[in-house]
Formats: sequence, structure tokens, C-alpha cells
Amino acid sequence: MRPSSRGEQAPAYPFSPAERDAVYRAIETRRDVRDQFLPDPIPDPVLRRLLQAAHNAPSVGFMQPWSFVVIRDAAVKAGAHQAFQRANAEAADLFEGERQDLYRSLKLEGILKAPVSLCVTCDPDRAGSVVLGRTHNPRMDVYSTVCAVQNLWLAARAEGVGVGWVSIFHEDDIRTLLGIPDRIEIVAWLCLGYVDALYQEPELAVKGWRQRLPLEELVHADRWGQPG
Ligand SMILES: Cc1cc2c(cc1C)N(C[C@H](O)[C@H](O)[C@H](O)COP(=O)(O)O)c1[nH]c(=O)[nH]c(=O)c1N2
Repeated sequence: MRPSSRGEQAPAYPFSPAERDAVYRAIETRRDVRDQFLPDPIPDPVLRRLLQAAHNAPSVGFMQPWSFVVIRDAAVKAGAHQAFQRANAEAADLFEGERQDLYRSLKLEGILKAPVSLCVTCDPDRAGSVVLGRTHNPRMDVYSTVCAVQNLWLAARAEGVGVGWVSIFHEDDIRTLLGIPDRIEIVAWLCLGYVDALYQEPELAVKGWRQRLPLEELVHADRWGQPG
């Protein structure tokens, strides 16, 4: 492969205050969506922009290991929902007493309600067996794919499209459902659809499952354990 001939650089001024605020607003008001999906279809150009945002993500060695299965077929969604129900029943059993009751009361997916689902996968062989930057940590390809998911999630917020990540599955159920080869890693099942309201805080916090941690407790100065 020849190096790109487009080597020019562009000025990198800070964003204007309004642009900067918009970026932070997308980050702060992005939510995981389970129940608020509207039935309106997502127009192809909008979906295309979201996929392009994902595809603009950073990736180890620029390997771009991601692929996106776009799912609109009701039968496939029903299969995924069944897979979720099986896994979720197992997950609920791992909690006890009131915690289990609370778990069972939570809505943890919107597979049937969301007009589109995306299955985001990672191909570890996309750039050959030796990848710049992945040699000493083979998980870097999956981390790259997660960057693509987050790009899409933030772009979706700006478009008024909600995204819900569903991970309560046996991976093999999804692999069989979508015909994904064994060598491809399944990274995310995302439910997508327009929303007209979002929780202002994470729904799990609102419903008493877990609260946001103070940032100060998570920042260390120079050495682990030293307050930042
Ligand atoms: C890797 C991964 C996997 C999952 C999630 C997220 C991520 C990053 N989240 C969403 C998660 O619960 C949510 O992000 C947090 O509760 C914080 O809320 P907001 O995203 O800020 O709304 C999620 N939510 C859910 O209802 N069912 C699920 O299976 C999952 N799985």
C-alpha cells in the first residue's frame, strides 16, 4: 500500500465556544436508552453519518478492525430478544433479596422497540497478523472497536437518535443468529432509534442501582493512590 499523498496539515484552532459547548453537551447528555425508542425509521443518510462517525474512530495501527451488521429484520430481532431473556434470567439469579427484586424491575434492553439494531464486530486479522501497536497487547483491536462504538453513540446524541448497548447475551447465541464466523469477535449489540426524552442522569442511578462516583476519587497524581 502506498502512503497517502495528501500530507498537508490544517490549522487546529480551538473550537468556538458554541462548538465546544455542543461537544460537551453531547458527552454529558448522552444516555443509554432502553425504553424511550420511537418507532420512526432512521433515514439512510442519518444512519450513514452515524456509521461514518464510528468509522472515523482511532484504531491500533489504523487497522480499522470493525464491521457493522445492520439489523432491521423483525425475526432476527426476535431471536436476539429471546437470547437476551435467557441470559437475563441467569443474570437475575446471581443477585439476592431486594437487590434481585430491583434487578428484575430494571428494563435492560430495547431490542424489539428500536427500529434498528447494529451488531459491531472486530476482525483480529483485518491488518494481517502483526499489527503496529498491538504486538504486546492483543486486546488493542477490541479497544479500537469500542472507540468506534463511542463515536457512534455521541454522534447519535447530536442527531436525536438514542443508543442502547445490550450485552446480556451468550455470545454464541448472537453468533449463530447472525452467522458470524468464529474468528470474528462480537463487541456490541446496539439498539438505535429516535428519542424525544432522555434521563438527565444514568437510568441505573435514577432507579437506585448505582450512583456516579466522585471524579476526585478516581484521579491519582504521579503514583497510584496519591490524590490528584
Ligand atoms: C460495555 C457496555 C455494556 C452495556 C452497557 C454499557 C456499556 C459501556 N449498558 C449501559 C450502561 O448501563 C450505562 O452506560 C450506564 O448505566 C451509564 O448510563 P448512561 O450511559 O450514562 O445513560 C447496558 N445497559 C443495559 O441496560 N443493558 C446492557 O446489557 C448494557 N450493557
